[in-house]
Amino acid sequence: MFPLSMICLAVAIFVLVALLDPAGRWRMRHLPGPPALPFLGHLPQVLKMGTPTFFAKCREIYGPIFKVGGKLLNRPTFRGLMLGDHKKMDDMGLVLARDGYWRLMRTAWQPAFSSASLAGYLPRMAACALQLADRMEALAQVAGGAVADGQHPARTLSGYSGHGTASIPYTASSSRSSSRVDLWRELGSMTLQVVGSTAYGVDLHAFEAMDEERCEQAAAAATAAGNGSSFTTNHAPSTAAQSRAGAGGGNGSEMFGRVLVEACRDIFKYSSNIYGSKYGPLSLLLPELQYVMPYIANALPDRPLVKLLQARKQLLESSRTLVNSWKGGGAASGNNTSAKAAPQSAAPPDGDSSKAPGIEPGSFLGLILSAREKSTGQPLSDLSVISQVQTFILAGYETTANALAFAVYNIATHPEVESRLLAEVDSVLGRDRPPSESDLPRLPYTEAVFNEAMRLYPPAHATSRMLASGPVKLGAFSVPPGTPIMMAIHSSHTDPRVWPRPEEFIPERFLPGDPLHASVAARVPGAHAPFGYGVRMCIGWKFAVQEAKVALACLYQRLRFDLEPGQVPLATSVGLTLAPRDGLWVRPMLRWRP
Ligand code: HEM
Repeated sequence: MFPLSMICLAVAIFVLVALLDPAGRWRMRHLPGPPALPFLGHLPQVLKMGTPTFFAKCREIYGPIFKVGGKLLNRPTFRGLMLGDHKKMDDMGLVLARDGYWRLMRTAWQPAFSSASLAGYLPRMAACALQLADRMEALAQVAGGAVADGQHPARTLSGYSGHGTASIPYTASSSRSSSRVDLWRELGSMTLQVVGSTAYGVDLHAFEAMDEERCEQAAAAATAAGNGSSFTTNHAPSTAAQSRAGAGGGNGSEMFGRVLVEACRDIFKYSSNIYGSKYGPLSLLLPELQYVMPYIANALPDRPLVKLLQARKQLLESSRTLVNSWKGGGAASGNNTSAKAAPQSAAPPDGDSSKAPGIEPGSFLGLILSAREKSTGQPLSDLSVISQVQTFILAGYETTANALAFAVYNIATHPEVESRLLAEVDSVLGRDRPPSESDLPRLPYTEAVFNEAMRLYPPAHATSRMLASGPVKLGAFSVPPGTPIMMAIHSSHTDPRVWPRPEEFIPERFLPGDPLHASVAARVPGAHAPFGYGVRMCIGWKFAVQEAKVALACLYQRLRFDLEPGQVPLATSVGLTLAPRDGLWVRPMLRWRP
């Protein structure tokens, strides 16, 4: 028997070696990089300035290739806290799938993003964008907006959305301030509506869900202030929605939408560095405990983790409902209007067989359910199908909403950009015609604005790979196999060695023919990579660009947005995505007298 002191000494040496990671340091000794503290690595810098800024600083000092402490790299934080089905689903969804299974999934997803499919989605995307434009127009009218003679009667958005809750105004105060709106959240509702209708053929009622929640919050605030007694104040929205959905209260499809909308929002919120669980940074600090940390966290969850787990459960159940509804051919979860998918056999609309086949809008599930394991010919497991449903919802929601919010922010702070954008939208679409397929190539400046916004504010600010084999030459450096590699998208988007005037918002740099375009595009292919790079590049990138162009065109055709004071520069937060920290508060202004 070893004496206890020997065992303690052995454990201490093991922990020390694990924490100091001398082998890893030795293998990477030839790479430049900031000195790392023995136990903390670079965590203090990252917590202080945020990962994108920290990487940009490293790039300034050490050049485009640098090493950072292993604790920052490829160490799952919130995902790493999941157990059971949630963990399995994370690993099975297309974003994190690996090897042969990833290839199978990527192939299964592909037809949903073919040109033919995208063309089919266009009217639905336009319908969602017009819904948002209508809402913003109503708000502009509430405040008088650009309508100088004030001839429009005030309307509340909750009344407008048909919920019969018109007694609660859209925001607490009246007159001019009643037109303030967090456009980021509105855009988030729009992108969820788009996912619901294009992928699943379901109206998620995302706008109504948001209005209803605001009403509840306003009522709760009023109750707390002592001037309202009919509302409770102590339940979180998701719990409230959940209990009413379970009790069968309200319209079934609206409740389904609301639960799903809140779940998605909470997943992003409670995975952020600001609102997230303290177990997140702790897992970064102690990656050596990655196998036990999820058990500790789940046994002793803090409030943000409880909220995150609740939201994940809701999303899982909503995804399962969608799958069951599709399998049953019913419309249990909403007004599922889509035809059954005929994914593999759908003929291209113009009969050109060289084009990838398209799928019917709303039939993403049919596509996934028709996928077969190559070796066995078996369909995917239920959990695998549900993972793809969840992945499409999450991947299609916040990234695009953030990118659009950043675009609106930059347009509002650059009048010359706004003028050129409005001129393009007016000349192509006029005042009220939504964009059609043939209009999209005629909106190059609109696309350039979106691209430039994603250059300065890439919603996915970094992506990573694991070097399976090697060594691989990266610039002047040889990198050994097994090394996790991170592509610091934000940092490379602002590298002055690549981008002239990197900090300035100049959409023209994305217009072929412009001198700024030539200086980058010809010299550094792939310099602009908001959707990543290579075989694992974002599968939804064309979907997102189309959706964004349609949204910007539909909004700016009728409106402009004045930024509320105190938002320049815009505060951002980093979690699963780079997002506006406190939303994007604007006043919608009508462009035309109705
Ligand atoms: C502006 C919006 C979006 C941005 C900025 C964005 C960005 C990204 C990035 C950076 C990656 C990682 C790529 C890499 O590692 O090289 C990615 C992957 C992915 N994105 Fe997007 N994305 C957006 C919209 C969408 C949409 C609308 C969908 C629709 C479902 C989607 C689905 C996915 C999926 C499934 C993957 C994983 C692909 C794979 O690993 O094979 N994304 N996205």
